[in-house]
Amino acid sequence: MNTIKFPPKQDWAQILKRPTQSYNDLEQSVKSIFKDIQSHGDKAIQKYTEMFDGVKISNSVVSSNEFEAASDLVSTGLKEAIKLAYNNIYKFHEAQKSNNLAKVETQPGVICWQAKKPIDSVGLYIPGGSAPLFSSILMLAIPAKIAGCKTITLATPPQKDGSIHPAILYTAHLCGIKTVVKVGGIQAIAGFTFGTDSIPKAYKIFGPGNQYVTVAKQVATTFDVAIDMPAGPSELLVMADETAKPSFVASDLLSQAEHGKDSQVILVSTDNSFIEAVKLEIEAQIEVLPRVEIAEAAISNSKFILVNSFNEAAELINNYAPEHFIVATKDNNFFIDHIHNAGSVFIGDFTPESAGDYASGTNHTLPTNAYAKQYSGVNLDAFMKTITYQEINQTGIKNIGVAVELMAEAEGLQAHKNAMSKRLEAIKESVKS
Ligand SMILES: NC(=O)c1ccc[n+]([C@@H]2O[C@H](COP(=O)([O-])OP(=O)(O)OC[C@H]3O[C@@H](n4cnc5c(N)ncnc54)[C@H](O)[C@@H]3O)[C@@H](O)[C@H]2O)c1
Ligand SMILES: N[C@H](CO)Cc1c[nH]c[nH+]1
Ligand SMILES: [Zn+2]
Repeated sequence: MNTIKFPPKQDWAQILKRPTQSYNDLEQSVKSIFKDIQSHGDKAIQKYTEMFDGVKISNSVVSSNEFEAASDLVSTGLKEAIKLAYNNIYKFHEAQKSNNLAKVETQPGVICWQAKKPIDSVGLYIPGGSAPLFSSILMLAIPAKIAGCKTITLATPPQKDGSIHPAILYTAHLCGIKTVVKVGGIQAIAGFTFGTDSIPKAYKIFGPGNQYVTVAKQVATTFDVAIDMPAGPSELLVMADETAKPSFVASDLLSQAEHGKDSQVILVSTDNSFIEAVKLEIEAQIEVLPRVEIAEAAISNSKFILVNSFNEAAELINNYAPEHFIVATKDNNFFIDHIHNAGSVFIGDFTPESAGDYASGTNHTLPTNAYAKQYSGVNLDAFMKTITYQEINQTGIKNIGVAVELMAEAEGLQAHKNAMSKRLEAIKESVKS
């Protein structure tokens, strides 16, 4: 756990490199699995489920009996916790309904407006390789339902005995999801991409996952499918100074380190003794974690960076573009103003990142691997398309007709011009008669 002093810019890419395999590393193997599933559907999916999840499954669709049995296996306390989270996530996403869709009369007689329509068929991927992330169902199914998506299919990897973790089935049922398939990884994303006998084709695929899932989603976009964003191995950057509490910061860093060996956590600070205090706390706290081995591997990918000023910190953080950004300093507003590349921001000593992972209301499906530079996390709009409308009357044609004719002619597109000229002539004729 060495501390790096604010490095020169030319070293940032190397120092801040994510420990995951890249698109190029996995592209060929992912594409060959896609090809097989495109040709052989469920049969090929079964083969890859056996290969990667070590279980043979002949019918991957979860039955109503399985849904019912799962509910009895979830404790009342956990059900109540999931309902609390459900309500907060519902409240936050419902508030995202946009009412800024007024009709605009751009010129007299020319009316333009927009309306949002749900995406008909969506595929939701719920990770289940190393932990059953039932919280991700709330993050995806709630906005999909609010948006009004008709076909919502959930895919998640089976456990070794071929079952799905009861909390996943309970949460799916709570969210009103009827179709759950026991398929994970690349094979699930390929199933959504092409559609099979048991998996409806999705127009857009959502959800986090490991590096295989993330690259598979990127490959899916080379077919006719959209994705939310690349949401791969979890990452967290904490900016803290001497006013923060080392034990809190260490617990936050470990909370994301325990996700996977390819997770990455970073501490940036203006205070070297604070960094040392956090390191001691990490050593003490990591020992007793059940996932100590995973967390240790992730911590070994992680960085402690000493900067001279908040300005240096802001420049470095915007360059790294973390999935999650916690700020605990004497001037958090400086960072709220200056950080423009981050998936989700957590402010102050009492806003742990786990709050957003589960229950505060914000969405935890967020861009990783510096994609926060160009992508947003999942929100209500991600499940909708915006259609534009226009209606023009004869006054409107008179107002914009000649401009359209001139522009069409200048582009050399005579048929475009004709479509307008015919209307203008008809208006002239009707005035004459
Ligand atoms: N960015 C986000 O918003 C976000 C949110 C939640 C979780 N996450 C991340 O999601 C990830 C979940 O990963 P996970 O592994 O636990 O579950 P997962 O469901 O994403 O992946 C498990 C699947 O990977 C496939 N797989 C495993 N090894 C393979 C191999 N060698 N070749 C091909 N396929 C293989 C298997 O089919 C398996 O079912 C973690 O990295 C976590 O950090 C990210
Ligand atoms: N931190 C993850 C997003 O990177 C989300 C999650 C789910 N469960 C726990 N955490
Ligand atoms: Zn998490």
